Amino acid sequence: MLDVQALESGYGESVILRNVTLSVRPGQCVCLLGRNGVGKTTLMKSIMGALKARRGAVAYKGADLTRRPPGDRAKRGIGYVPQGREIFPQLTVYENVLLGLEAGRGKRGVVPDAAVDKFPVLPTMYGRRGGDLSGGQQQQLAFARALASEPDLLLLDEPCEGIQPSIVEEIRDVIRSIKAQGATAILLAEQSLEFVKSVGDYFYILEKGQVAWEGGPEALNDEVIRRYLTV
Ligand SMILES: Nc1ncnc2c1ncn2[C@@H]1O[C@H](COP(=O)(O)OP(=O)(O)OP(=O)(O)O)[C@@H](O)[C@H]1O
Repeated sequence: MLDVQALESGYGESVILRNVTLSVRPGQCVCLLGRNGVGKTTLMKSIMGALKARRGAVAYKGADLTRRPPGDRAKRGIGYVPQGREIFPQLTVYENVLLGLEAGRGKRGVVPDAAVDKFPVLPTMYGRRGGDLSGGQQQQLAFARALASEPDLLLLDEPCEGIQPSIVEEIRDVIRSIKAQGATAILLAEQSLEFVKSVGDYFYILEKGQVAWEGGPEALNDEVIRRYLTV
Protein backbone atom coordinates (compact mmCIF):
# COMPACT_ATOMS: atom_id res chain seq x y z
CA MET A 1 0.00 0.00 0.00
CA LEU A 2 2.67 2.51 1.07
CA ASP A 3 6.30 2.31 0.05
CA VAL A 4 8.73 4.98 1.12
CA GLN A 5 12.06 4.60 -0.60
CA ALA A 6 15.33 6.29 0.48
CA LEU A 7 13.47 9.46 1.45
CA GLU A 8 15.34 12.66 2.26
CA SER A 9 13.40 15.61 3.59
CA GLY A 10 13.76 18.66 5.84
CA TYR A 11 13.10 22.32 6.46
CA GLY A 12 14.97 25.14 4.69
CA GLU A 13 18.67 24.39 4.88
CA SER A 14 18.37 21.58 7.38
CA VAL A 15 18.08 17.97 6.32
CA ILE A 16 16.02 16.03 8.88
CA LEU A 17 15.26 12.66 7.26
CA ARG A 18 17.96 10.67 5.52
CA ASN A 19 17.55 7.53 3.48
CA VAL A 20 14.29 6.46 5.12
CA THR A 21 12.80 3.31 3.61
CA LEU A 22 9.64 1.71 4.97
CA SER A 23 6.47 0.03 3.83
CA VAL A 24 2.96 -0.59 5.16
CA ARG A 25 0.54 -3.23 3.88
CA PRO A 26 -3.29 -3.31 4.08
CA GLY A 27 -4.58 -4.55 7.43
CA GLN A 28 -1.27 -3.77 9.09
CA CYS A 29 -0.55 -1.22 11.80
CA VAL A 30 3.07 -0.17 11.39
CA CYS A 31 4.49 1.93 14.23
CA LEU A 32 7.03 4.67 14.02
CA LEU A 33 9.01 5.04 17.24
CA GLY A 34 11.84 7.22 18.40
CA ARG A 35 12.76 9.82 20.97
CA ASN A 36 11.51 13.40 20.70
CA GLY A 37 12.76 15.26 17.65
CA VAL A 38 14.04 12.26 15.64
CA GLY A 39 11.78 13.12 12.69
CA LYS A 40 8.52 11.17 13.10
CA THR A 41 6.28 14.14 12.33
CA THR A 42 8.57 15.19 9.49
CA LEU A 43 8.11 11.75 7.95
CA MET A 44 4.32 11.93 8.31
CA LYS A 45 4.28 15.36 6.66
CA SER A 46 6.50 14.10 3.85
CA ILE A 47 4.19 11.15 3.19
CA MET A 48 1.17 13.47 3.21
CA GLY A 49 3.00 15.89 0.89
CA ALA A 50 3.05 18.89 3.21
CA LEU A 51 6.85 18.71 2.97
CA LYS A 52 8.55 18.05 -0.35
CA ALA A 53 10.92 15.11 -0.64
CA ARG A 54 14.43 16.16 -1.63
CA ARG A 55 15.45 12.69 -2.65
CA GLY A 56 13.83 9.31 -2.73
CA ALA A 57 10.23 8.40 -3.43
CA VAL A 58 6.80 7.94 -1.87
CA ALA A 59 4.73 5.29 -3.65
CA TYR A 60 1.12 4.48 -2.77
CA LYS A 61 -0.86 1.66 -4.37
CA GLY A 62 1.93 1.41 -6.91
CA ALA A 63 1.68 5.07 -8.02
CA ASP A 64 4.56 7.48 -7.52
CA LEU A 65 3.23 10.34 -5.36
CA THR A 66 6.57 12.00 -4.73
CA ARG A 67 5.70 15.17 -6.67
CA ARG A 68 1.96 15.14 -6.01
CA PRO A 69 0.41 17.85 -3.77
CA PRO A 70 -1.28 16.97 -0.42
CA GLY A 71 -4.82 17.45 -1.79
CA ASP A 72 -4.20 14.88 -4.49
CA ARG A 73 -2.84 12.41 -1.92
CA ALA A 74 -5.99 12.89 0.20
CA LYS A 75 -8.20 12.31 -2.85
CA ARG A 76 -6.35 9.07 -3.52
CA GLY A 77 -7.25 7.85 -0.04
CA ILE A 78 -4.58 8.95 2.41
CA GLY A 79 -6.12 10.19 5.67
CA TYR A 80 -4.11 12.12 8.24
CA VAL A 81 -4.61 12.76 11.95
CA PRO A 82 -1.90 15.34 12.59
CA GLN A 83 -0.04 15.86 15.83
CA GLY A 84 -1.87 18.56 17.80
CA ARG A 85 -5.09 17.61 15.96
CA GLU A 86 -5.43 20.86 13.94
CA ILE A 87 -9.16 21.23 14.44
CA PHE A 88 -10.65 24.40 12.97
CA PRO A 89 -11.74 26.14 16.20
CA GLN A 90 -14.31 28.50 14.64
CA LEU A 91 -16.07 25.80 12.64
CA THR A 92 -18.65 23.49 14.16
CA VAL A 93 -17.89 19.85 14.90
CA TYR A 94 -20.04 18.86 11.90
CA GLU A 95 -18.24 21.28 9.59
CA ASN A 96 -14.91 19.89 10.74
CA VAL A 97 -16.04 16.37 9.86
CA LEU A 98 -17.34 17.60 6.48
CA LEU A 99 -13.89 19.00 5.71
CA GLY A 100 -12.51 15.48 5.88
CA LEU A 101 -15.24 14.35 3.52
CA GLU A 102 -14.46 17.13 1.03
CA ALA A 103 -10.73 16.48 1.22
CA GLY A 104 -11.07 12.78 0.57
CA ARG A 105 -13.15 10.50 -1.56
CA GLY A 106 -16.37 10.33 0.48
CA LYS A 107 -19.76 10.94 -1.05
CA ARG A 108 -20.45 14.68 -1.04
CA GLY A 109 -22.37 15.82 2.02
CA VAL A 110 -22.81 12.34 3.54
CA VAL A 111 -20.75 11.53 6.62
CA PRO A 112 -20.14 7.74 6.55
CA ASP A 113 -21.45 5.98 9.66
CA ALA A 114 -18.07 4.35 10.13
CA ALA A 115 -16.49 7.78 10.69
CA VAL A 116 -18.51 8.53 13.81
CA ASP A 117 -19.78 5.11 14.96
CA LYS A 118 -16.77 4.64 17.17
CA PHE A 119 -17.10 8.10 18.70
CA PRO A 120 -20.79 8.29 19.62
CA VAL A 121 -20.32 11.51 21.56
CA LEU A 122 -19.47 13.46 18.38
CA PRO A 123 -22.90 13.54 16.72
CA THR A 124 -24.33 14.88 20.00
CA MET A 125 -21.94 17.83 19.69
CA TYR A 126 -22.32 18.57 15.97
CA GLY A 127 -23.49 22.16 16.57
CA ARG A 128 -20.67 23.12 18.94
CA ARG A 129 -17.55 24.97 17.84
CA GLY A 130 -14.49 22.78 17.47
CA GLY A 131 -12.51 25.16 19.67
CA ASP A 132 -14.89 24.61 22.59
CA LEU A 133 -14.17 20.86 22.78
CA SER A 134 -11.77 19.31 25.28
CA GLY A 135 -8.43 17.99 23.97
CA GLY A 136 -9.71 14.42 24.01
CA GLN A 137 -12.89 15.35 22.17
CA GLN A 138 -10.82 17.23 19.58
CA GLN A 139 -8.73 14.11 19.07
CA GLN A 140 -11.91 12.09 18.48
CA LEU A 141 -13.00 14.77 16.01
CA ALA A 142 -9.65 14.70 14.19
CA PHE A 143 -10.01 10.92 13.92
CA ALA A 144 -13.59 11.14 12.63
CA ARG A 145 -12.53 13.82 10.13
CA ALA A 146 -9.85 11.51 8.76
CA LEU A 147 -12.21 8.49 8.70
CA ALA A 148 -14.84 10.57 6.85
CA SER A 149 -12.48 10.60 3.87
CA GLU A 150 -12.73 6.77 3.80
CA PRO A 151 -8.97 6.33 3.73
CA ASP A 152 -7.07 3.28 2.56
CA LEU A 153 -3.98 4.56 4.35
CA LEU A 154 -4.31 6.26 7.72
CA LEU A 155 -1.45 8.34 9.12
CA LEU A 156 -1.74 8.82 12.89
CA ASP A 157 0.69 11.21 14.53
CA GLU A 158 0.76 10.74 18.31
CA PRO A 159 -3.01 10.30 18.73
CA CYS A 160 -2.70 9.48 22.45
CA GLU A 161 -0.60 12.51 23.41
CA GLY A 162 -2.20 14.29 26.37
CA ILE A 163 -5.42 12.31 26.05
CA GLN A 164 -7.47 10.93 28.97
CA PRO A 165 -7.34 7.12 29.40
CA SER A 166 -10.96 6.47 28.36
CA ILE A 167 -10.40 8.14 24.98
CA VAL A 168 -7.08 6.34 24.52
CA GLU A 169 -9.10 3.11 24.92
CA GLU A 170 -11.55 4.28 22.25
CA ILE A 171 -8.69 5.03 19.89
CA ARG A 172 -7.20 1.60 20.58
CA ASP A 173 -10.57 0.00 19.75
CA VAL A 174 -10.87 2.01 16.52
CA ILE A 175 -7.40 0.95 15.39
CA ARG A 176 -8.15 -2.69 16.22
CA SER A 177 -11.44 -2.66 14.33
CA ILE A 178 -9.83 -1.01 11.28
CA LYS A 179 -7.14 -3.70 11.37
CA ALA A 180 -9.73 -6.45 11.71
CA GLN A 181 -11.41 -5.30 8.49
CA GLY A 182 -8.10 -5.86 6.78
CA ALA A 183 -8.36 -3.28 3.99
CA THR A 184 -6.78 -0.16 5.49
CA ALA A 185 -3.11 0.35 6.22
CA ILE A 186 -2.12 2.33 9.31
CA LEU A 187 1.12 4.16 10.03
CA LEU A 188 1.19 5.21 13.68
CA ALA A 189 3.73 7.48 15.36
CA GLU A 190 3.34 7.15 19.12
CA GLN A 191 5.43 7.59 22.25
CA SER A 192 3.47 5.18 24.45
CA LEU A 193 5.18 1.80 24.21
CA GLU A 194 2.30 0.08 25.96
CA PHE A 195 -0.03 1.42 23.27
CA VAL A 196 2.09 0.57 20.24
CA LYS A 197 2.78 -2.93 21.57
CA SER A 198 -0.97 -3.49 21.87
CA VAL A 199 -1.75 -2.61 18.25
CA GLY A 200 1.51 -2.76 16.28
CA ASP A 201 2.40 -5.46 13.73
CA TYR A 202 5.79 -4.05 12.75
CA PHE A 203 8.02 -1.32 14.12
CA TYR A 204 10.52 1.17 12.76
CA ILE A 205 12.68 3.14 15.17
CA LEU A 206 14.10 6.43 13.95
CA GLU A 207 17.27 7.99 15.27
CA LYS A 208 18.55 11.31 13.94
CA GLY A 209 16.25 11.06 10.95
CA GLN A 210 17.30 7.57 9.92
CA VAL A 211 15.83 4.12 10.45
CA ALA A 212 18.05 2.76 13.22
CA TRP A 213 16.11 -0.46 13.84
CA GLU A 214 13.12 -2.34 12.46
CA GLY A 215 11.40 -5.56 13.39
CA GLY A 216 8.29 -7.39 14.53
CA PRO A 217 6.71 -7.44 18.01
CA GLU A 218 8.80 -10.37 19.23
CA ALA A 219 12.03 -8.53 18.41
CA LEU A 220 11.09 -5.31 20.19
CA ASN A 221 12.70 -6.39 23.44
CA ASP A 222 13.99 -4.54 26.50
CA GLU A 223 17.47 -4.18 25.04
CA VAL A 224 16.14 -2.47 21.89
CA ILE A 225 13.89 -0.26 23.99
CA ARG A 226 16.76 0.77 26.30
CA ARG A 227 19.09 1.47 23.40
CA TYR A 228 16.79 3.50 21.16
CA LEU A 229 13.83 4.68 23.16
CA THR A 230 14.66 5.21 26.83
CA VAL A 231 15.27 8.87 27.58
N1 LIG B 1 8.90 23.75 10.90
C1 LIG B 1 10.16 23.40 11.21
N2 LIG B 1 11.21 24.12 10.83
C2 LIG B 1 12.49 23.76 11.13
N3 LIG B 1 12.81 22.65 11.84
C3 LIG B 1 11.80 21.89 12.28
C4 LIG B 1 10.43 22.20 11.97
N4 LIG B 1 9.64 21.24 12.52
C5 LIG B 1 10.48 20.37 13.12
N5 LIG B 1 11.77 20.74 12.96
C6 LIG B 1 12.96 20.03 13.46
O1 LIG B 1 12.97 18.77 12.81
C7 LIG B 1 13.45 17.77 13.71
C8 LIG B 1 12.46 16.63 13.73
O2 LIG B 1 11.25 17.07 14.27
P1 LIG B 1 9.92 16.20 14.27
O3 LIG B 1 8.82 17.06 14.79
O4 LIG B 1 9.75 15.57 12.96
O5 LIG B 1 10.30 15.09 15.34
P2 LIG B 1 9.39 14.05 16.11
O6 LIG B 1 10.13 12.78 16.12
O7 LIG B 1 8.02 14.07 15.53
O8 LIG B 1 9.36 14.64 17.57
P3 LIG B 1 8.20 14.65 18.69
O9 LIG B 1 8.14 13.25 19.21
O10 LIG B 1 8.73 15.61 19.69
O11 LIG B 1 6.94 15.10 18.04
C9 LIG B 1 13.65 18.46 15.06
O12 LIG B 1 15.02 18.75 15.19
C10 LIG B 1 12.85 19.73 14.94
O13 LIG B 1 13.43 20.75 15.69
